[in-house]
Amino acid sequence: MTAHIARTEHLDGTPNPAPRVDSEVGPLRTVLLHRPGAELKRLTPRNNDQLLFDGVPWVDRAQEEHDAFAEVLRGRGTEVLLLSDLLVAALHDDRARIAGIHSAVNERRLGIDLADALRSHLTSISPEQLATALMTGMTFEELPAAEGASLVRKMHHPIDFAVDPLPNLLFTRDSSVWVGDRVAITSLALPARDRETALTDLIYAYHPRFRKTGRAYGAHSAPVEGGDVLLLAPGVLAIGVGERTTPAGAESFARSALRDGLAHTVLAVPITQERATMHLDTVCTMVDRDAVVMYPAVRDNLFAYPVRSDGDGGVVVHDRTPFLDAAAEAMGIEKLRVIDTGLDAVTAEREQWDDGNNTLAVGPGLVVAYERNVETNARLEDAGVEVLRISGSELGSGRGGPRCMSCPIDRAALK
Ligand SMILES: NC(=[NH2+])NCCC[C@H](N)C(=O)O
Repeated sequence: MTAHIARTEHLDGTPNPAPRVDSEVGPLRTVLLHRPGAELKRLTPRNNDQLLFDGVPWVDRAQEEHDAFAEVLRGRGTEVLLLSDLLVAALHDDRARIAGIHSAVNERRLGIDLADALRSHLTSISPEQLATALMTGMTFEELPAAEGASLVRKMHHPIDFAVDPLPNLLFTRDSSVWVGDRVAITSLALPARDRETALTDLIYAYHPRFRKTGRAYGAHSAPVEGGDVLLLAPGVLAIGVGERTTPAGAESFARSALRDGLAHTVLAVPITQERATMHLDTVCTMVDRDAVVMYPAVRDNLFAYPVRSDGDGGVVVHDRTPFLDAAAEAMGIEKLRVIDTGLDAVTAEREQWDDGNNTLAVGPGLVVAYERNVETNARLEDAGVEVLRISGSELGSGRGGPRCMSCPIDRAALK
């Protein structure tokens, strides 16, 4: 099946002036990706755990894999926006430069003198150079030469980070979420990803294409990560609560979405607090209007607290209900079809760890998945889902799949 992406460009090809996302599987018109760059070359066995990677990727191959991923999407008519391009464009606005530099210069780490020297250096360089510094980070030996002695510079190892690299920018899913015609800038839970929020925020605030985009959910509220947010159907959100998104984050997001009329039901879904299931989309993603691919080990113990508006600016939290039942009811369908990963417990666990559940729908019944998850992909095809396979041998070392590596900006409405 070839998903025809009904583009809403103007005749001159300018982008859709009113992008929106109301589902997980509507034909994907525009998506935000980040092609991994030199920030991945900062990973070493000494820091990969702290930087949330399970290995040290071969960067050139990871870039080839990512280029292939982007081409698969373009081949189905999806417009691919690259984060680095948007960041450079946004940084032509002095307000964006100020915000980006403010987020990167840490006086507590550098001391006042070195911080001032770094700030003036970053202020003096081009948008392209500044974007590189903000994404790749800077070591102490890469800091600009400064007059006078600096105890801080002398006492740090030259390859210590003066500005941390952001290797997890690759996972654009987590730092912003489109709900309807608004974008939520999330609040990432772990220090290694904290600064991604600031970069994502300045892109949406200052890039000409997004200046008019409304905001959902107050930025910098309690932690919510996009990997935990699924748009099950127009007006129906599921938010995983586990290793990253907290109950307070889920409540804040739910209140915002209900208040703004972006949802009528939000399902708060408790998930095990561990790295293998760090986000809801590591165990469950939608592959069709009424179908999910799900890790069988969680299927029977996945519950949800339905949250709805009380009609008076507050919310009503309903009793805990099996997730599949609560989702079907909120979506107004008889039931959700569940496609399991893997044939047996070991295969299922292996393929879940390798992001077999983390599919990206390009359209209803058409998904991108890692080729390595052979059994899960076969079961998807047995269930009538077309699978576009991509390599993830190096990309996967960051513990993320096609859904993690993508942030839909515009999906056509489901007919
Ligand atoms: N939506 C997702 N499942 N994102 C995966 C993010 C992986 C990243 N290394 C982290 O630990 O945060």
